[in-house]
Amino acid sequence: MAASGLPFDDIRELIAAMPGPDMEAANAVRARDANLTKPAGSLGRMEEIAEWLAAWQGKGKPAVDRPLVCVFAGNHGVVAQGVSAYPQAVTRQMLENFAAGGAAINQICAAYDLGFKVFDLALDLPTGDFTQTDALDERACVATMAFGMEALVGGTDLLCLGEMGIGNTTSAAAIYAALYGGDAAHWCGRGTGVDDEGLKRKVAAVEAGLALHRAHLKDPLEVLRRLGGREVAAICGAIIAARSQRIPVILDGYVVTAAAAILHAIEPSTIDHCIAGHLSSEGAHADVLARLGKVPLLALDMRLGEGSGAALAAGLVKAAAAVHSGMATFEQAQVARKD
Ligand SMILES: O=C(O)c1ccc[n+]([C@@H]2O[C@H](COP(=O)([O-])O)[C@@H](O)[C@H]2O)c1
Ligand SMILES: Cc1cc2nc[nH]c2cc1C
Repeated sequence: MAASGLPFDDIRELIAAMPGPDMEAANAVRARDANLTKPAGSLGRMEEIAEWLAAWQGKGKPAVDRPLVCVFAGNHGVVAQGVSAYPQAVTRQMLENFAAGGAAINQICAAYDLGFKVFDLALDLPTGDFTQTDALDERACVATMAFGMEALVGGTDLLCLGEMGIGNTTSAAAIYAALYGGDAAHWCGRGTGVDDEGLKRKVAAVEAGLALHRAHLKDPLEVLRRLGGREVAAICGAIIAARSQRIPVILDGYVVTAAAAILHAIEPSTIDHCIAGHLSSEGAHADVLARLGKVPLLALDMRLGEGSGAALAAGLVKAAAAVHSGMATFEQAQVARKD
């Protein structure tokens, strides 16, 4: 923490210092792509992905050799309002399942050869219930963002972000309602599968949170600490650190995108190195992605979380890098060019 300022000011300084895209690298990919043995443009968005990788890796030859899925887990005070279909204990139980290799994300990582790390963010210390108080104080919020930054220390060349936290779709809904306005009900989906009564409690919790914190919601970092969770704060940190270390990022679903939305609200270009892995069937994910200017790679009617949509998209991103770097040119393969 700089001696000069408040913790949140340090975050704003980091954001202001983020590097931009390497256009030379992106142009090198575009030039090589024009010589590969395929009709121009025939690989569609796969071509864009190769350019995007190059621009944010800062390499004319993009490569995905060490892809990593990071799942951040936190617990939420707002579950006291009866907003989830599952008990809070499931957050820890699923971490044990991740460690044992029994979750969906374990199998996706195995299928696509992705590294996998899980971070327990003080699970025994749920955030404050945002209908009654702040979810986090400023120090805890910044410390958790810093923890998310540190998560990348082992190194990776493609980061998939995921989360686990019973109750966190209510927190995400509150964040979106604070950032974008509109009815609380628009931002609330069924999460893990709440019934009609549970959905009503969820909408009421978001409305209560907005009413309580209304005077402080102009600053996106205040939205994060008052309504967010530890996993969302850590994901904000990981997105920032990835940018500084030239690591492209794949976002997962409704909850991970809430972290991206916070950063986008501070400065839209902050998430230029991020792509949307998939369109979640939760709540208003399509609306959020449209506001962020992101077109999801996949739309599989998934709403699992735990990084599953990002990890599935990583398979495509890996393929895009391999296709670009491994294909022969017209000259090499002695294939005739277009007349
Ligand atoms: O990422 C999504 O789009 C998503 C949509 C619905 C549920 N989830 C997962 O389900 C949990 C939160 O659901 P809930 O109902 O407890 O708020 C949390 O562990 C998330 O990973 C995730
Ligand atoms: C079983 C279960 C698995 C999950 N993975 C991500 N969120 C989850 C929520 C539940 C309830």
